[in-house]
Amino acid sequence: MSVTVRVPAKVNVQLAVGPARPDGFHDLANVFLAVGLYDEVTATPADELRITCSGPDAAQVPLDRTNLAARAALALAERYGRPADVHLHIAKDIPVAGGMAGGSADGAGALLACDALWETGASRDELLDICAELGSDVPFSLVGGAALGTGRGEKLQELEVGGAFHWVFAVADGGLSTPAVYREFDRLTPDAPAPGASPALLDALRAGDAAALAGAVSNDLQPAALSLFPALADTLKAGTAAGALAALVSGSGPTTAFLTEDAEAAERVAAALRASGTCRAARVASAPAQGATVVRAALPPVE
Ligand SMILES: C[C@@](CO)(OP(=O)(O)O)[C@H](O)COP(=O)(O)OP(=O)(O)OC[C@H]1O[C@@H](n2ccc(N)nc2=O)[C@H](O)[C@@H]1O
Ligand SMILES: Nc1ncnc2c1ncn2[C@@H]1O[C@H](COP(=O)(O)OP(=O)(O)O)[C@@H](O)[C@H]1O
Repeated sequence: MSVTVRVPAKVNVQLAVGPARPDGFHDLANVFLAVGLYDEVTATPADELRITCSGPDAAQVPLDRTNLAARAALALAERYGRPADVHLHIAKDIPVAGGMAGGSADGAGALLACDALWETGASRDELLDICAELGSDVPFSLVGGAALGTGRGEKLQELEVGGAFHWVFAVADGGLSTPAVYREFDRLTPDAPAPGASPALLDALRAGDAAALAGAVSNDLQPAALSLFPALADTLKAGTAAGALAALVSGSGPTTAFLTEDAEAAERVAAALRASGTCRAARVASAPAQGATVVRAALPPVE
Protein backbone atom coordinates (compact mmCIF):
# COMPACT_ATOMS: atom_id res chain seq x y z
CA MET A 1 0.00 0.00 0.00
CA SER A 2 1.23 3.53 -0.66
CA VAL A 3 -0.47 6.89 -0.16
CA THR A 4 0.21 10.07 -2.16
CA VAL A 5 -0.76 13.51 -0.88
CA ARG A 6 -0.72 16.72 -2.95
CA VAL A 7 0.05 19.97 -1.09
CA PRO A 8 -0.04 23.57 -2.39
CA ALA A 9 2.42 26.46 -2.08
CA LYS A 10 1.29 29.77 -0.55
CA VAL A 11 1.62 33.48 -1.05
CA ASN A 12 1.07 35.95 1.80
CA VAL A 13 -1.32 38.62 0.52
CA GLN A 14 -0.81 40.49 3.78
CA LEU A 15 2.12 39.92 6.13
CA ALA A 16 1.96 42.36 9.05
CA VAL A 17 4.85 41.79 11.48
CA GLY A 18 5.06 42.99 15.08
CA PRO A 19 8.14 43.31 17.28
CA ALA A 20 10.26 40.24 18.21
CA ARG A 21 8.76 38.29 21.15
CA PRO A 22 10.81 36.94 24.05
CA ASP A 23 10.78 33.48 22.38
CA GLY A 24 12.39 34.96 19.24
CA PHE A 25 9.26 34.67 17.09
CA HIS A 26 7.21 37.64 15.83
CA ASP A 27 3.47 38.09 16.26
CA LEU A 28 1.85 38.28 12.84
CA ALA A 29 -1.30 39.10 10.98
CA ASN A 30 -0.52 36.68 8.17
CA VAL A 31 -3.11 36.38 5.40
CA PHE A 32 -2.23 33.18 3.57
CA LEU A 33 -3.55 32.27 0.14
CA ALA A 34 -2.84 28.76 -1.19
CA VAL A 35 -1.75 28.78 -4.84
CA GLY A 36 -1.79 26.04 -7.46
CA LEU A 37 1.86 24.99 -7.42
CA TYR A 38 2.20 21.63 -5.69
CA ASP A 39 4.57 19.14 -4.10
CA GLU A 40 3.47 15.51 -3.83
CA VAL A 41 4.52 13.31 -0.93
CA THR A 42 4.21 9.52 -1.26
CA ALA A 43 4.43 7.32 1.84
CA THR A 44 5.28 3.61 1.40
CA PRO A 45 6.05 1.08 4.16
CA ALA A 46 9.82 0.48 4.56
CA ASP A 47 12.28 -1.09 7.04
CA GLU A 48 13.24 2.33 8.37
CA LEU A 49 12.61 6.05 7.78
CA ARG A 50 13.98 7.09 4.39
CA ILE A 51 13.51 10.33 2.41
CA THR A 52 14.01 10.77 -1.32
CA CYS A 53 13.27 13.80 -3.49
CA SER A 54 12.89 14.42 -7.21
CA GLY A 55 12.39 17.60 -9.25
CA PRO A 56 14.55 20.45 -10.58
CA ASP A 57 15.49 21.77 -7.08
CA ALA A 58 15.91 18.33 -5.46
CA ALA A 59 19.64 18.83 -4.81
CA GLN A 60 18.83 21.66 -2.37
CA VAL A 61 16.52 19.55 -0.21
CA PRO A 62 18.02 17.87 2.89
CA LEU A 63 17.34 14.11 2.97
CA ASP A 64 18.15 13.61 6.66
CA ARG A 65 15.97 13.99 9.74
CA THR A 66 15.97 17.79 9.42
CA ASN A 67 13.63 17.44 6.43
CA LEU A 68 10.19 18.60 7.55
CA ALA A 69 8.63 15.48 6.00
CA ALA A 70 10.87 13.28 8.17
CA ARG A 71 10.09 15.36 11.26
CA ALA A 72 6.37 15.02 10.57
CA ALA A 73 6.59 11.21 10.29
CA LEU A 74 8.67 11.01 13.49
CA ALA A 75 6.25 13.26 15.41
CA LEU A 76 3.20 11.20 14.36
CA ALA A 77 4.95 7.88 15.06
CA GLU A 78 5.99 9.08 18.51
CA ARG A 79 2.48 10.22 19.35
CA TYR A 80 1.02 6.83 18.41
CA GLY A 81 3.91 4.79 19.91
CA ARG A 82 4.88 3.10 16.67
CA PRO A 83 8.01 3.01 14.48
CA ALA A 84 8.40 5.58 11.71
CA ASP A 85 9.09 2.76 9.25
CA VAL A 86 8.21 4.61 6.08
CA HIS A 87 9.77 5.71 2.81
CA LEU A 88 8.69 9.27 1.97
CA HIS A 89 9.22 10.40 -1.59
CA ILE A 90 8.85 14.12 -2.29
CA ALA A 91 8.09 15.10 -5.90
CA LYS A 92 9.10 18.74 -5.53
CA ASP A 93 7.67 21.45 -7.76
CA ILE A 94 7.56 24.30 -5.20
CA PRO A 95 10.69 26.51 -5.34
CA VAL A 96 13.06 25.74 -2.42
CA ALA A 97 13.85 28.46 0.15
CA GLY A 98 11.65 30.81 -1.87
CA GLY A 99 9.12 32.10 0.64
CA MET A 100 6.39 29.79 -0.74
CA ALA A 101 6.35 27.33 2.20
CA GLY A 102 7.62 24.32 0.22
CA GLY A 103 9.18 22.66 3.27
CA SER A 104 6.00 23.30 5.27
CA ALA A 105 3.97 21.75 2.44
CA ASP A 106 6.10 18.60 2.63
CA GLY A 107 5.66 18.47 6.42
CA ALA A 108 1.87 18.68 6.15
CA GLY A 109 1.84 16.25 3.21
CA ALA A 110 3.96 13.65 5.00
CA LEU A 111 1.79 13.95 8.11
CA LEU A 112 -1.43 13.33 6.16
CA ALA A 113 0.14 10.52 4.09
CA CYS A 114 1.53 8.69 7.16
CA ASP A 115 -1.73 9.22 9.01
CA ALA A 116 -3.64 7.54 6.16
CA LEU A 117 -1.05 4.75 5.75
CA TRP A 118 -0.90 3.97 9.48
CA GLU A 119 -4.65 4.45 9.99
CA THR A 120 -4.00 6.29 13.27
CA GLY A 121 -7.50 7.80 13.43
CA ALA A 122 -6.02 11.15 14.51
CA SER A 123 -8.52 14.02 14.55
CA ARG A 124 -8.06 17.12 12.40
CA ASP A 125 -7.22 19.13 15.55
CA GLU A 126 -4.53 16.62 16.57
CA LEU A 127 -2.98 16.85 13.10
CA LEU A 128 -3.10 20.67 13.31
CA ASP A 129 -1.32 20.55 16.71
CA ILE A 130 1.49 18.44 15.26
CA CYS A 131 1.70 20.84 12.28
CA ALA A 132 2.11 23.82 14.65
CA GLU A 133 4.98 22.01 16.44
CA LEU A 134 6.73 21.49 13.10
CA GLY A 135 6.64 25.15 12.01
CA SER A 136 4.57 28.34 11.94
CA ASP A 137 3.45 27.86 8.32
CA VAL A 138 2.74 24.11 8.45
CA PRO A 139 -0.90 24.29 9.73
CA PHE A 140 -1.84 26.44 6.74
CA SER A 141 -0.33 23.91 4.30
CA LEU A 142 -2.74 21.32 5.72
CA VAL A 143 -5.78 23.64 5.55
CA GLY A 144 -5.18 25.50 2.23
CA GLY A 145 -7.71 27.92 0.72
CA ALA A 146 -7.22 31.25 2.47
CA ALA A 147 -6.73 31.91 6.17
CA LEU A 148 -5.65 34.57 8.63
CA GLY A 149 -2.75 33.34 10.75
CA THR A 150 -2.18 35.06 14.10
CA GLY A 151 0.25 34.31 16.92
CA ARG A 152 3.41 33.28 15.04
CA GLY A 153 1.12 32.40 12.10
CA GLU A 154 -0.04 29.02 13.42
CA LYS A 155 -3.46 30.06 14.80
CA LEU A 156 -5.73 29.93 11.79
CA GLN A 157 -9.06 31.44 10.98
CA GLU A 158 -10.31 30.29 7.58
CA LEU A 159 -11.34 33.06 5.16
CA GLU A 160 -13.96 33.20 2.47
CA VAL A 161 -12.71 33.77 -1.10
CA GLY A 162 -15.26 34.92 -3.69
CA GLY A 163 -13.45 33.99 -6.92
CA ALA A 164 -10.23 32.90 -8.60
CA PHE A 165 -7.07 35.06 -8.52
CA HIS A 166 -4.40 34.70 -11.20
CA TRP A 167 -0.76 34.96 -10.17
CA VAL A 168 2.72 34.80 -11.63
CA PHE A 169 5.68 33.77 -9.46
CA ALA A 170 9.20 34.80 -10.45
CA VAL A 171 11.74 32.36 -9.04
CA ALA A 172 15.00 34.07 -8.07
CA ASP A 173 18.50 32.73 -8.48
CA GLY A 174 19.32 31.74 -4.90
CA GLY A 175 17.36 31.59 -1.66
CA LEU A 176 16.85 33.66 1.49
CA SER A 177 16.94 32.36 5.05
CA THR A 178 13.68 33.13 6.87
CA PRO A 179 15.39 33.88 10.26
CA ALA A 180 17.87 36.20 8.49
CA VAL A 181 14.99 38.15 6.90
CA TYR A 182 13.21 38.49 10.27
CA ARG A 183 16.51 39.71 11.83
CA GLU A 184 16.86 42.30 9.06
CA PHE A 185 13.24 43.34 9.70
CA ASP A 186 14.14 43.92 13.40
CA ARG A 187 17.14 46.03 12.37
CA LEU A 188 15.11 48.13 9.90
CA THR A 189 11.96 48.41 12.07
CA PRO A 190 12.90 49.05 15.72
CA ASP A 191 9.39 50.27 16.65
CA ALA A 192 7.09 47.85 14.80
CA PRO A 193 3.44 48.34 15.86
CA ALA A 194 1.17 45.41 16.84
CA PRO A 195 0.03 43.69 13.63
CA GLY A 196 -3.60 43.66 12.43
CA ALA A 197 -5.40 42.31 9.37
CA SER A 198 -6.55 44.88 6.81
CA PRO A 199 -10.39 45.01 6.51
CA ALA A 200 -10.07 46.22 2.88
CA LEU A 201 -7.94 43.18 2.04
CA LEU A 202 -10.38 40.74 3.64
CA ASP A 203 -13.25 42.42 1.73
CA ALA A 204 -11.33 42.11 -1.55
CA LEU A 205 -10.73 38.39 -0.96
CA ARG A 206 -14.38 37.85 -0.06
CA ALA A 207 -15.49 39.68 -3.22
CA GLY A 208 -12.98 37.88 -5.47
CA ASP A 209 -11.99 41.37 -6.71
CA ALA A 210 -8.43 41.34 -8.11
CA ALA A 211 -8.15 45.12 -8.57
CA ALA A 212 -9.24 45.73 -4.96
CA LEU A 213 -6.89 43.01 -3.70
CA ALA A 214 -4.04 44.59 -5.67
CA GLY A 215 -4.68 47.87 -3.85
CA ALA A 216 -4.58 46.19 -0.45
CA VAL A 217 -1.69 43.66 -0.54
CA SER A 218 1.28 44.37 1.74
CA ASN A 219 4.34 42.59 3.09
CA ASP A 220 6.23 44.05 6.06
CA LEU A 221 9.16 41.71 5.30
CA GLN A 222 9.59 43.16 1.81
CA PRO A 223 12.04 45.97 2.75
CA ALA A 224 14.15 43.41 4.66
CA ALA A 225 14.14 40.95 1.73
CA LEU A 226 15.09 43.76 -0.69
CA SER A 227 17.84 44.92 1.64
CA LEU A 228 19.37 41.39 1.64
CA PHE A 229 18.62 40.72 -2.06
CA PRO A 230 18.60 44.14 -3.85
CA ALA A 231 18.23 42.63 -7.36
CA LEU A 232 14.61 41.72 -6.51
CA ALA A 233 13.70 45.38 -7.13
CA ASP A 234 14.45 44.83 -10.85
CA THR A 235 12.13 41.79 -10.97
CA LEU A 236 9.33 43.73 -9.26
CA LYS A 237 9.77 46.59 -11.78
CA ALA A 238 9.77 44.20 -14.76
CA GLY A 239 6.48 42.60 -13.65
CA THR A 240 4.85 45.98 -13.01
CA ALA A 241 6.00 47.28 -16.42
CA ALA A 242 4.45 44.15 -18.00
CA GLY A 243 1.02 45.07 -16.60
CA ALA A 244 0.75 43.22 -13.26
CA LEU A 245 -1.90 44.76 -10.98
CA ALA A 246 0.36 44.26 -7.95
CA ALA A 247 3.95 43.13 -7.38
CA LEU A 248 5.31 41.97 -4.04
CA VAL A 249 7.85 39.70 -2.40
CA SER A 250 6.30 36.34 -1.39
CA GLY A 251 6.71 35.96 2.39
CA SER A 252 10.41 36.15 3.30
CA GLY A 253 11.34 35.88 -0.41
CA PRO A 254 13.16 35.78 -2.70
CA THR A 255 10.28 34.58 -4.91
CA THR A 256 8.31 37.59 -6.16
CA ALA A 257 4.56 37.42 -6.76
CA PHE A 258 2.50 39.28 -9.37
CA LEU A 259 -1.28 39.54 -9.25
CA THR A 260 -2.93 39.85 -12.67
CA GLU A 261 -6.42 40.51 -14.04
CA ASP A 262 -7.04 37.10 -15.57
CA ALA A 263 -5.33 33.95 -16.87
CA GLU A 264 -4.28 35.55 -20.19
CA ALA A 265 -2.73 38.54 -18.43
CA ALA A 266 -0.83 36.10 -16.21
CA GLU A 267 0.66 34.37 -19.28
CA ARG A 268 1.68 37.78 -20.75
CA VAL A 269 3.34 38.90 -17.50
CA ALA A 270 5.12 35.53 -17.16
CA ALA A 271 6.48 35.79 -20.73
CA ALA A 272 7.70 39.36 -20.09
CA LEU A 273 9.39 38.31 -16.83
CA ARG A 274 11.17 35.41 -18.60
CA ALA A 275 12.35 37.79 -21.34
CA SER A 276 13.51 40.41 -18.80
CA GLY A 277 16.40 38.27 -17.56
CA THR A 278 15.61 39.33 -13.96
CA CYS A 279 14.58 35.85 -12.71
CA ARG A 280 15.43 32.17 -13.10
CA ALA A 281 11.88 31.11 -14.04
CA ALA A 282 8.34 32.48 -14.09
CA ARG A 283 5.42 30.24 -13.13
CA VAL A 284 1.71 30.89 -13.54
CA ALA A 285 -0.71 29.66 -10.84
CA SER A 286 -4.25 30.39 -9.74
CA ALA A 287 -5.68 30.64 -6.24
CA PRO A 288 -7.23 29.58 -3.95
CA ALA A 289 -5.92 26.01 -4.02
CA GLN A 290 -7.09 23.10 -1.86
CA GLY A 291 -4.99 22.17 1.17
CA ALA A 292 -3.18 18.84 1.62
CA THR A 293 -5.27 16.15 -0.11
CA VAL A 294 -4.86 12.41 -0.60
CA VAL A 295 -4.75 11.97 -4.38
CA ARG A 296 -3.78 8.28 -4.63
CA ALA A 297 -3.82 5.23 -2.40
CA ALA A 298 -2.40 2.25 -4.27
CA LEU A 299 -1.31 -1.32 -3.66
CA PRO A 300 2.37 -1.94 -4.56
CA PRO A 301 3.01 -3.46 -8.03
CA VAL A 302 3.11 -7.30 -8.08
CA GLU A 303 6.76 -8.38 -8.43
C1 LIG B 1 7.89 34.33 6.58
C2 LIG B 1 6.81 33.28 6.54
C3 LIG B 1 5.49 33.95 6.15
O1 LIG B 1 4.44 33.01 6.00
O2 LIG B 1 7.02 32.23 5.62
P1 LIG B 1 8.17 31.97 4.48
O3 LIG B 1 8.18 33.18 3.64
O4 LIG B 1 9.46 31.74 5.17
O5 LIG B 1 7.72 30.76 3.71
C4 LIG B 1 6.64 32.60 7.93
O6 LIG B 1 6.42 33.51 8.94
C5 LIG B 1 7.79 31.68 8.30
O7 LIG B 1 7.24 30.51 8.79
P2 LIG B 1 8.11 29.16 8.96
O8 LIG B 1 9.07 29.04 7.82
O9 LIG B 1 7.14 28.04 9.17
O10 LIG B 1 8.89 29.51 10.25
P3 LIG B 1 9.36 28.60 11.49
O11 LIG B 1 10.00 27.37 10.96
O12 LIG B 1 8.25 28.49 12.48
O13 LIG B 1 10.47 29.56 12.12
C6 LIG B 1 11.71 29.79 11.47
C7 LIG B 1 12.30 31.07 12.01
O14 LIG B 1 11.62 32.20 11.44
C8 LIG B 1 11.47 33.23 12.39
N1 LIG B 1 10.03 33.50 12.63
C9 LIG B 1 9.08 32.67 12.10
C10 LIG B 1 7.74 32.92 12.30
C11 LIG B 1 7.38 34.06 13.06
N2 LIG B 1 6.11 34.35 13.31
N3 LIG B 1 8.35 34.86 13.59
C12 LIG B 1 9.66 34.60 13.36
O15 LIG B 1 10.51 35.36 13.83
C13 LIG B 1 12.19 32.77 13.65
O16 LIG B 1 13.52 33.23 13.55
C14 LIG B 1 12.17 31.25 13.52
O17 LIG B 1 13.22 30.63 14.20
N1 LIG C 1 10.94 19.16 2.62
C1 LIG C 1 11.71 20.25 2.49
N2 LIG C 1 11.72 20.90 1.33
C2 LIG C 1 12.50 22.01 1.19
N3 LIG C 1 13.29 22.51 2.14
C3 LIG C 1 13.31 21.88 3.31
C4 LIG C 1 12.51 20.74 3.54
N4 LIG C 1 12.70 20.34 4.80
C5 LIG C 1 13.58 21.20 5.34
N5 LIG C 1 13.96 22.14 4.45
C6 LIG C 1 14.89 23.25 4.74
O1 LIG C 1 14.11 24.44 4.89
C7 LIG C 1 14.69 25.55 4.22
C8 LIG C 1 13.54 26.48 3.76
O2 LIG C 1 12.90 25.87 2.70
P1 LIG C 1 11.45 26.18 2.15
O3 LIG C 1 10.42 25.69 3.06
O4 LIG C 1 11.43 25.65 0.75
O5 LIG C 1 11.43 27.76 2.05
P2 LIG C 1 10.60 28.93 2.72
O6 LIG C 1 10.65 28.74 4.22
O7 LIG C 1 11.30 30.17 2.27
O8 LIG C 1 9.21 28.85 2.18
C9 LIG C 1 15.53 24.93 3.09
O9 LIG C 1 16.64 25.70 2.80
C10 LIG C 1 15.90 23.55 3.63
O10 LIG C 1 17.18 23.57 4.23
